[in-house]
Amino acid sequence: MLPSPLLFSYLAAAHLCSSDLLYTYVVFLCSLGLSIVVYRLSPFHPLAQFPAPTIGKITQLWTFWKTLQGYKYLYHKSLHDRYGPYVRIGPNAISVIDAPTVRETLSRGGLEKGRYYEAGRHNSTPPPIVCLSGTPHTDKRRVWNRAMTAAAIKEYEPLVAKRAREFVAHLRRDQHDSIDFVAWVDFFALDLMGDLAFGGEFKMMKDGRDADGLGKQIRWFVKASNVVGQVPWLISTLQSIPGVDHVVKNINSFGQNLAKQRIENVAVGTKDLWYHLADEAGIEKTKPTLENSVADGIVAIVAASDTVASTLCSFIWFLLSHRDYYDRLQTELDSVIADGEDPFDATKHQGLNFFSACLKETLRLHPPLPSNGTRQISHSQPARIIAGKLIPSGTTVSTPAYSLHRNPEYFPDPDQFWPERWLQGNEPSLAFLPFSLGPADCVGQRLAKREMSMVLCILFKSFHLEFADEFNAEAWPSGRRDFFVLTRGPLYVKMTPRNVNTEQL
Ligand code: HEM
Repeated sequence: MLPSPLLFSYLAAAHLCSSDLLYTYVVFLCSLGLSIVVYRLSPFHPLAQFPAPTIGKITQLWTFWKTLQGYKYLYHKSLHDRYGPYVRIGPNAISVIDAPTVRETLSRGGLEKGRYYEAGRHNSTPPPIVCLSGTPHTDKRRVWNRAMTAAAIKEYEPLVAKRAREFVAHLRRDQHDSIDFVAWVDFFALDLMGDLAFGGEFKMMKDGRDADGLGKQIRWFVKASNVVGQVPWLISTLQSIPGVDHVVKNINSFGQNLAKQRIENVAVGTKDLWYHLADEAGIEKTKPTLENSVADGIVAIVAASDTVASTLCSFIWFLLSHRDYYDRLQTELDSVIADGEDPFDATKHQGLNFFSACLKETLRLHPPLPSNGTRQISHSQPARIIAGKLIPSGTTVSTPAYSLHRNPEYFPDPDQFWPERWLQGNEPSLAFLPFSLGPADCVGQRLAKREMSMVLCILFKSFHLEFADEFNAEAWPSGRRDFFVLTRGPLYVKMTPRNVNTEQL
């Protein structure tokens, strides 16, 4: 675009003075900008068929602003409420909450990850699984799939149980009338992923604090990647800003040190997550390099800690806000797992139907990734017809779980916490996608569900929970922000040990 005015200026230089030149240049840029705006607003634009707010047709900047504030999920929901299941949210971007189209977009044969994901990768490190698509993604996913089979997760259970017991023991020791559940759940989730991914001890529960500021660094990194991902053409420029560079390198060298400790301190053949990610069994034709395994180990911590912690906090908030459901859940739990029995017994957990309904309803209303990542038809690919709509090349497609899960077409009374909707035998599963779908869905969902069941069961067996006095529970959801993973403010809870002999659990 710019060579034209430069050329024009050069040719005109002989005849025009500098103020004329400047004027000519400004006029050129204004007419160029105006013609782009007119084209984007016109019925000739390939996305003109989709309803949109005027600002969305013209620029991506408004979404960028909402992303920066952490309100993207609410903004997109308001657009869907106004315009329906298909909305043009940027000049070359649409958002869809029509379940068949969402499924077709995400499923195998649908669209690939877009340029958005490049923001999560720095050129000083090998790309982790989240930043890959196509064959490199398939190769990496094979390794991850092995780490997440039922048999592999069975091997992780003793570590999960150990940390869940420690979590409860700390809460019991520190029990008082007001404990910040969010902080403790964060410590638990990070400690556990440190064990699983690097055989490491973050010791956050032991110290009662995040001494290295790891949680903060992770959140900063995810937030920055999410914001930068909105403007893919700026990714390499923004990544070269010294502060950004610093955080990525810090996290990476932290991972390198943990990997070294894992290799030195953990017995060969111990089947933790690292064992699979580093392919210690030697199954792959080409063994991943240490840097590659470190990158995936870091992703494991990032992907698994905040998502699980966010769900656990929302679960507690919903149950404490609905005492009738709380009592029903407690009754079910006490009848399925009698006092003194193993609270982690997977066979017994299968009989916890109401508990499972409450967990699904929590993930429906507060999906930890409310906007999900995006998919894209790259400029080099031809246009695609998806669910009968022509989607031109270059288009980015969002499938936001938060708006999809509150689409009244699939979920009657969508804003209501109503676990019974999952008990009626007609699960509205078509539109329930907290773990996404298809070849790049959440590879860790089986682990997440097992971990959450284990820790919640021991928690409810051990304590009677209420909101702390004077805690403004109603305001808690409004403190959540969409920085790719939902962040949350403190959740003050009063925990009273129950009469059961929980010391033995
Ligand atoms: C409640 C907990 C969790 C939720 C709701 C969740 C949700 C998701 C979603 C929606 C995606 C797709 C993101 C996208 O398309 O942009 C994803 C991807 C992923 N998740 Fe999870 N997740 C959870 C826990 C976990 C756990 C425990 C792990 C274990 C390490 C994990 C590892 C991953 C990885 C590695 C990916 C990338 C997969 C790929 O690109 O093939 N997640 N997760």
